[in-house]
Amino acid sequence: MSKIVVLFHSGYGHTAKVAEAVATAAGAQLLPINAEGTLSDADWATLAAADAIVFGTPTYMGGPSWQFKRFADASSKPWYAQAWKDKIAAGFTNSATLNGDKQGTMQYLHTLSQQHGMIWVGMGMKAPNHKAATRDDINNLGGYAGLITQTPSDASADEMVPGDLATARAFGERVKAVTERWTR
Ligand SMILES: Cc1cc2nc3c(=O)[nH]c(=O)nc-3n(C[C@H](O)[C@H](O)[C@H](O)COP(=O)(O)O)c2cc1C
Repeated sequence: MSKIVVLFHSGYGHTAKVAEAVATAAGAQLLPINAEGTLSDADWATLAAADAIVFGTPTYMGGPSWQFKRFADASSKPWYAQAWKDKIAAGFTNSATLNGDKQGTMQYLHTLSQQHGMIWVGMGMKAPNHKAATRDDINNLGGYAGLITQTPSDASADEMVPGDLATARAFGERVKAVTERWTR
């Protein structure tokens, strides 16, 4: 069976909800980056053993959180040996506004994966673009490079948009299917 890890940081719990939805659908292990932006040796070993790593972070000031970036900088150690080369990679980010410059974060996650020589998996699903579209449609925010979700700044983590969580599950299923094809 493929081993998929959802590696994420969440400052206030919203991105964690998305991570849980992706991981549940993908049959993945959840691996949170802590508030100091560090991982244990056992966590690094989990990443080393993974067939696929899904990167998740909130968008803060148009990019990943500093805790995620601290993890990314620390990943220069496996980068040095190209230890993650040919693992599957994918990414997701959550922010407060519909756009919120999430694309900057997504581009960063993609670049990180390419520095590691990983195989990037995008959404692989169309987005509704007609007048009847609602926020509860699958991929309503129209991410193609990766999963983007949104929660208003005054919404709790338990008030995530149901359509975004459904989109996260569909994305998790896709990562799982692609990883199984890649590893069989
Ligand atoms: C320091 C900081 C910077 C933020 N920058 C952005 C931003 O650039 N764009 C945006 O739409 N929301 C921004 N937000 C809102 C967060 O993305 C949003 O509250 C998100 O749900 C937080 O996810 P979390 O609960 O997983 O930490 C920012 C929030 C903080 C705390």
